[in-house]
Amino acid sequence: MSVDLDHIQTVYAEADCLFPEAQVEAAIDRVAAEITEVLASTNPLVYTVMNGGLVFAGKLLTRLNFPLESSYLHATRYRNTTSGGELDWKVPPAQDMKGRTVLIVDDILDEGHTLAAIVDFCKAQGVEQVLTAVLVDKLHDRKARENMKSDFTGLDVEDRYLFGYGMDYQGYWRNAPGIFALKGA
Ligand SMILES: O=P(O)(O)OC[C@H]1O[C@H](OP(=O)(O)OP(=O)(O)O)[C@H](O)[C@@H]1O
Ligand code: HPA
Repeated sequence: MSVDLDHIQTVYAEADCLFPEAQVEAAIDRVAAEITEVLASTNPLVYTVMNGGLVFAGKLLTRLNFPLESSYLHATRYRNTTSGGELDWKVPPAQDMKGRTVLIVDDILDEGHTLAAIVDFCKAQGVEQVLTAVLVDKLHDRKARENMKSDFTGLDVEDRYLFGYGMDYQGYWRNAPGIFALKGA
């Protein structure tokens, strides 16, 4: 599929910046401190959810100054569109997690189907405990499970379509240096 790069540029130019880089980095500092407090002595296995979790995980991991193992899984539900469908496990977790403390790191808790399925998968593998960390939690009442929250949350964000810091618009702007909301969405 060909991409209209003029449209991609216009989307960025017209978007609202909800959280500039400095605010996002401060939130990551705080989340790293909270995770350190809870997990520093647990020898955790930290799973990044590709693709969206890449930027948050990269920034988070260098702030976690204790022994941990890092791996990744790839699950997608949006496939470069702005509304979610069935979860597609492109790369399931490869490392044995039985008996381990597992931390799942992703960019966004939106409706929560992605994180719920990953958490269920980890529990079925017999983990000791599974915790979740997201950069943003989108505030609305469409969560997959009632009162669903991640264990560690960077920023609460209004109910608009977001991009930046790992989150994409049609596969673009994961690299945007802040949390942006689409104009009119
Ligand atoms: O809470 P949910 O409504 O399930 O949505 C959150 C998920 O959606 C995005 O992934 P996406 O399927 O877009 O794949 P990507 O990571 O490759 O962008 C995001 O990275 C989360 O994993
Ligand atoms: O608002 C969003 N932006 C980008 N990716 C997403 N995946 C779920 N919600 C979003």
